[in-house]
Amino acid sequence: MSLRAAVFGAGSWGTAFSMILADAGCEVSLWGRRLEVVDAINGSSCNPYYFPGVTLPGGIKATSDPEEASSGADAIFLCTPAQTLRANLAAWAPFLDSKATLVSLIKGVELGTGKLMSQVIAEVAGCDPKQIAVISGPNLAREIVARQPAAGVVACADGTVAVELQKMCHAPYYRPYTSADLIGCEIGGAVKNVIALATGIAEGCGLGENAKATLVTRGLAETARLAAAMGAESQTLAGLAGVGDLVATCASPLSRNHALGVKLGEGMSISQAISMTKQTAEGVSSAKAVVELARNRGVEMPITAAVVAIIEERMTTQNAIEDLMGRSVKPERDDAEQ
Ligand SMILES: NC(=O)c1ccc[n+]([C@@H]2O[C@H](COP(=O)([O-])OP(=O)(O)OC[C@H]3O[C@@H](n4cnc5c(N)ncnc54)[C@H](O)[C@@H]3O)[C@@H](O)[C@H]2O)c1
Ligand SMILES: O=P(O)(O)OC[C@H](O)CO
Repeated sequence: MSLRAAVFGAGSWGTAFSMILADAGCEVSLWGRRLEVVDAINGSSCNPYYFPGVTLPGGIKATSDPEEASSGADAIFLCTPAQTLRANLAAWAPFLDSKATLVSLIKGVELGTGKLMSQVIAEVAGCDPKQIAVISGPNLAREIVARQPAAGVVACADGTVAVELQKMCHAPYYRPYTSADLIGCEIGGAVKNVIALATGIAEGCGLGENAKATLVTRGLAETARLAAAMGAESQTLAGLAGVGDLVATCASPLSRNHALGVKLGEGMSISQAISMTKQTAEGVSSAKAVVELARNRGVEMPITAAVVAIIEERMTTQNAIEDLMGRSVKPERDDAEQ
């Protein structure tokens, strides 16, 4: 008997992940907020708002009713923008099966609280931490719906649950690995969006590969510092949900964060750049939350802080570059002797 998956959020990643689950043999119920999206998916097996021309596999049924979406689901995959998860989940909670695993597909940190998505889920749904999981990795949705090979990480404190989820999303073109490190996966996923903004800004300013590679590498160093301070395993940041996702997002023109950064680097204001970005660029709202998380733990994150200063228009991109380059010199490794 095939397993049942509910996906909440019919944007680009919710739609693409539904495709993975259906291709892996699951029966998928896809909740969408907008009726026109739901009707289009059910009527034409296509989500024309995100992937015109892409035919979705059979086995995906869309609905705007959260109760219908979650009914009988073995796992519920959450895929809304990060800042809306708390309110949405509070509204859905009464309908969710208490035995289902809740899986975050979201890459962001909650503003104001500094909570990771798994922590928001634990607070709002009040479920056992072993029923909460995270999936992350270098997964640009447009490449996934083209069924190009990709891999990801399924993180859950309960190894058996992680393996069950791994089976649910193991498709011919999607290779999931298991992990127990939710914090490492979530910090990797949230901070790479901010570093992708930074490399986009550098590109938009006309800087070359040396500058971008430096931002990626030092961006990884500051991500790893924060992750370690929060109790993550260092190996996770060297894996798919760390360096893997960072490289894909910083290099690809398909990344919304990268593309928005390019616009900022070209001189557009943040409001202009946001108004031209139709989809979610999580780095914009999560950057400030990441800086606060880091400050509370005494972790230095100069690139992330510079991105926040540019977003808040406290600093020009030129001033930010000068500031980063003018920092006092130090050993490359945090643990090195002075
Ligand atoms: N697109 C990708 O390649 C990709 C890959 C991996 C992870 N992610 C992550 O997935 C999450 C969702 O991103 P996406 O790419 O699907 O974004 P998207 O902009 O394509 O879609 C967002 C969806 O959320 C809905 N939405 C917006 N505001 C809402 C609200 N207040 N309540 C409920 N629904 C709301 C939109 O209607 C849309 O269906 C993000 O955290 C992103 O970082 C995206
Ligand atoms: O388009 P972005 O910048 O949200 O990135 C998409 C995915 O997170 C890449 O793994």
